[in-house]
Amino acid sequence: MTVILQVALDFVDLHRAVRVAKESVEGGVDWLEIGTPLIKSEGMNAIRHMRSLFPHTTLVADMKTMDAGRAEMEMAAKAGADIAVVMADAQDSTIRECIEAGKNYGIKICVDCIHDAEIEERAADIEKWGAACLSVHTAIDDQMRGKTPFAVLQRISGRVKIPVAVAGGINSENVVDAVHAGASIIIVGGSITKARNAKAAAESIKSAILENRKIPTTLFKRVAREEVREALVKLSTANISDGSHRAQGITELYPLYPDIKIAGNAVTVRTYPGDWAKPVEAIDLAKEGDVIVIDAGGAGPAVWGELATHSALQKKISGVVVWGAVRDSAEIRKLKFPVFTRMVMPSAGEPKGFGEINIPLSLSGIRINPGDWILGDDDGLMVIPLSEADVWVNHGMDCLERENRIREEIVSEKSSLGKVMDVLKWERR
Ligand SMILES: O=C([C@H](O)CO)[C@H](O)[C@H](O)COP(=O)(O)O
Repeated sequence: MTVILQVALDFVDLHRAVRVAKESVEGGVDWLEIGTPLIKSEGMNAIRHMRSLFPHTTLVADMKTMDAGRAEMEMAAKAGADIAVVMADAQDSTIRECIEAGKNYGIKICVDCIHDAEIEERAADIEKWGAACLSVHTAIDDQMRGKTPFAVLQRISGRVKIPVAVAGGINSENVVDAVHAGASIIIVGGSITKARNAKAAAESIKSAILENRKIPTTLFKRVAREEVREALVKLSTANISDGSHRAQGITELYPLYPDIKIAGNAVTVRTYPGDWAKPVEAIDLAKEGDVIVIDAGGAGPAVWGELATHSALQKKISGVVVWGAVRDSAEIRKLKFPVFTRMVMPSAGEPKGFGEINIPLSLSGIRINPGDWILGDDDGLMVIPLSEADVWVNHGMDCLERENRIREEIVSEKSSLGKVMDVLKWERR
């Protein structure tokens, strides 16, 4: 079976899409997809432009048509597409109109099952109407929740004779699974478009297909809940904030030393200024990898010091966050134990035992529930709700990957952020 590799150029700026298209073709990509974001941003001119640059390459227009099939297919065909995409969720009449228009204008029609609960029943009809391919697709928004296309792909591929495409988080590691599950058209977006070197990324995915082997990658993978920690340590607090619609972090707390990194689940403590009993008891309750978050009223005396730090290190606790004061800062720094605090001072208080452990806290207006993920670095502290951790982390990974590519474009083209991102064009009108 010949397997086609198609890169989805999911950019909003044509100049960036063109560069990745060139790199991808050099890397062995067979088909170029003018992605939906590019079509929305640049219209049919994106297809025209790509056609002029790549006269002999198959161009797929990811129109994601939901209605007015005839008109949209005509536009795509006349702009230079070879294949255009209609949604399986569209009305039967729309899909059939697309297919008929495709015949009239000489293009093929691919039907995208990004969301169609009845696709297994409808697949045979779609094939009978004359679709050229059926695409099993996990939406980017669903990928963030750890979903993949493989189970549906497996079920659909046995039901039709037309080629089955797959899209949704395909990378050099899982592409072999996609081929084994029956896909003969592999649609890859982020793993190529966000790669620092798109040519090398395309080559790697192509090799994985041709050599039928998994090529490990650390990026372009979406995590499930149990893999959150592994991914979180790769991220910065800025990635998490960007990925979660610019969520705010805890303010007014500072790292005790630079190049700090803290990541773990919160064990929360409420105590009173200087009362270090509950903080110390929390160390014994905490598990390996946890972060102790102490609300000591924002004032001194200190509730944490060197001996508490030694105890926390014995338990392999990831760090401590103190809305209050700490002391013995030089020793803590030497021990490289991550501490965020509001104040540093020499005086400690008494262990009186007021307060509670593992109750919800609110620090600088940010709520922290026991078990929530805490990520801290030189920029500050982010609190990631436990129930949404996979989504926040996956969005954060997406931001990290995008930034890697943008940095590469700025540096290699001796360009600027303004130019690469076309900031002027995207200023709010
Ligand atoms: O079609 C796509 C999506 O709906 C945005 O338009 C993507 O091209 C497709 O999901 C492939 O991208 P990755 O999931 O990043 O590989």
